Amino acid sequence: MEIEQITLKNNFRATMDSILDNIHEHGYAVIDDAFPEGIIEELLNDCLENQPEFKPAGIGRQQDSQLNAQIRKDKTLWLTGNSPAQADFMALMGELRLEVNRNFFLGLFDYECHYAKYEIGDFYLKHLDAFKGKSNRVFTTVCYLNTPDAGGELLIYTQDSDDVIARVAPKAGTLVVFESERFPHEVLAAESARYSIAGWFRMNNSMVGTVDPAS
Ligand SMILES: O=C(O)CCC(=O)C(=O)O
Ligand SMILES: [Fe+2]
Repeated sequence: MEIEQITLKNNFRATMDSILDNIHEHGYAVIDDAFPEGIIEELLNDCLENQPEFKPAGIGRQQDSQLNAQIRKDKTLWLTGNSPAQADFMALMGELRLEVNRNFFLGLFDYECHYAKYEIGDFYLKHLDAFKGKSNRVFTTVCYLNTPDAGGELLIYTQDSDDVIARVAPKAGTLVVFESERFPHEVLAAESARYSIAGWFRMNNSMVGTVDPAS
């Protein structure tokens, strides 16, 4: 491995430890300044450069894109890892995937992620990213690339009630991770452009179960 890659991953160590602790205790984690220096700026530039390619969310991956447009208004672009910024980000998430597997005895095999852009008024109504037994998404990650002045908060709800357990004002460099089947969440209407990367760690359907902490 190149020195740069090792340094990058070492600088992510504290973030990974904090994610593991918080997932273990609460099932979710909200970490400020989660990434090594410079990466978020590079990702935002990469995201802005690729804006012409963004498509209304869900098209091509969801069955009913019309219904989809009523529940979410963001535009997205899947990351491929074909720019240095994307490759760095995916390398860090790959490392996190291995750590989560080691700690919770899981077989997460993949990480997929997309850029998301919420323009003024765009939102994503309360939803779950995965349904028990129906999806192979186990953990959701959201990484914010800019800091809007107001609006676009992420609300995370308790499993069985309408109580908000976390209200996250998007901030460049903040990383949110939560169990995809467990936490309904929503994005309030953006009041200025809001850029992020939403991603999912996945497991084979046959293996999907509850998280089994190491201790
Ligand atoms: O951007 C966020 O804060 C959450 C996005 C989300 O819930 C999703 O893309 O499924
Ligand atoms: Fe979501």
